[in-house]
Amino acid sequence: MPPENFNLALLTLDLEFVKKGTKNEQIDAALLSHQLRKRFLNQVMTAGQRVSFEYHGTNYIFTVNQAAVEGEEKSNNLERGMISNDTYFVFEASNATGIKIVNQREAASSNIFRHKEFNLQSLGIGGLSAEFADIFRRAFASRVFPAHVTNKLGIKHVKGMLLYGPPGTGKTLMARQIGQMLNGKDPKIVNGPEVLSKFVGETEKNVRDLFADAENDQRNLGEKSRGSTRDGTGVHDSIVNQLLTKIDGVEALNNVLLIGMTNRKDLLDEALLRPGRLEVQVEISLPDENGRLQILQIHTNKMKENSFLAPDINLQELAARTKNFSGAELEGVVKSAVSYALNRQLSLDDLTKTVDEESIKVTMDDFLHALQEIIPAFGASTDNLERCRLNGVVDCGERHKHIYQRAMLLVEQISAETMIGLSESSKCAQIVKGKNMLVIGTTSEVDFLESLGICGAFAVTYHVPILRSEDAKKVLEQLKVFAEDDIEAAAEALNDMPIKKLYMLIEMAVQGPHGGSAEAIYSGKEKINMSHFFDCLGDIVRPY
Ligand SMILES: Nc1ncnc2c1ncn2[C@@H]1O[C@H](COP(=O)(O)OP(=O)(O)OP(=O)(O)O)[C@@H](O)[C@H]1O
Repeated sequence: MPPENFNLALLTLDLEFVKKGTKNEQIDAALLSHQLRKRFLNQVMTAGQRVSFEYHGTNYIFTVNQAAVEGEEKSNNLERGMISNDTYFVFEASNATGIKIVNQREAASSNIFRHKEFNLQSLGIGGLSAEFADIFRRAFASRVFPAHVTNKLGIKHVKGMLLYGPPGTGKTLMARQIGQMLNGKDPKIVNGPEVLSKFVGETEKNVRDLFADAENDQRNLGEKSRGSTRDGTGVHDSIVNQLLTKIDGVEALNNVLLIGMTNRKDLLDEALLRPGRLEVQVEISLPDENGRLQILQIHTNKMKENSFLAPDINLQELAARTKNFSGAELEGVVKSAVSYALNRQLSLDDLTKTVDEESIKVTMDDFLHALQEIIPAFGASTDNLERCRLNGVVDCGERHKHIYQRAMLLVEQISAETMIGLSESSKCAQIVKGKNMLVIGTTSEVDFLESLGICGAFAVTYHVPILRSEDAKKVLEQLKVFAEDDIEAAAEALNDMPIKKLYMLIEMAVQGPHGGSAEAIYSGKEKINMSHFFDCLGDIVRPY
């Protein structure tokens, strides 16, 4: 049995012809490394050892100059180790031998990736290039370099990574595609509940089994588990322990990358997130407009190629109109739009009628209908917000303006983008970390909140005053529903009136004594009848 850590990180070989001085030859280091690794995989090499081999019909001899084992740059005195898939070959040949080594640098990067370059769009991932760059830098950059370089730097590869964020934002997609890009076995993707079992010890065994394949083949990109691992019952503690043992314990795995995914990072056991475990944590949040455009392009690409998209489709506009949509929801929008287009071709009276494939066209209208159908699960409820500001922001005089300006200053310092889609508890977790967040509370019962001690939780408290006559006058001037001569009298009567009640009163007054005059008044053809206005005012109970 070879001892642990016996794999060679670096093997420096002196090359010469068996028959010296016979010819000149140029040797590609990358190709020769590949050949030698294949031929001598798992064989032990010792410094000073001479081995002959044939390459492209010529016989060569190599002499082992240096044999450095992984983890120990200047290893034991023996300078001996086993050739593994990660062993990096350096070839040397003196001029006198007639051998010229080329491409040594090419061989310097490891072959962990299947392709030479990445194009996220062609991998079907939209809007996550910044996140991908982050993931690449943290988890893969070190792996691209051969083991002897990382040894010299004295670093260990990242073993675990956590992708977290709202549902449907492409976490699984990203993990799957990373797996596809790497040389190694396909990633194993497991959902949390799949490993849980009602039988004692069975769950831990499932976790161990998960890792068994990876242990057998250390070159795997590893596993991914999902879901929360802490439910407060303590039952899951043993699962966490099992996971921890597998990630960093005695049975630590070398070339396995564990990718965890969750919507609830706040529920994860802190121990899992420590350096050496799921140490790289990347937030995958809802896509911005540009990301949404990319995702829409990805999911409509095929129909575009096959001319099923009507020329009026404007993906840019759709991206602008789909604020707060996740990648999965955008895919849902595309599916729904297609269903409208397909349905047009069908008749419920005769479903056997032949379909004219050529005339299937997905139009912008189909997409607009789809937008009514698919509602994003996260983000601010814009409908509710709009309902609050049906009349826009009306100038209510200096005192209100002052508060408005102060509040806007606070709003400008905060960006809501990073919070969209997070659960309440995640938002709270972010506050702890010092991120900015603005909570605006409104109440008409400030004394009550004070007595509960809630007011102290807010940094600033603004008293929004009720309208005085001069404020009401400003509002009425803007609303243009009173005759100019009546404004003064109406404003006088509206002293000390909260603006919500003022609007309700005006709503009643514009109906007129017999109802139905609202349209004429709002269009400016008529004005509010003052005696009716005073009647309505009499019906309203004032708070003060
Ligand atoms: N950024 C994206 N680019 C392209 N397609 C996306 C993107 N995000 C999501 N999708 C689409 O939505 C599907 C579901 O996404 P995925 O399963 O990766 O989400 P998830 O973040 O893992 O969600 P959950 O946390 O709910 O499991 C993907 O298979 C893909 O079709």
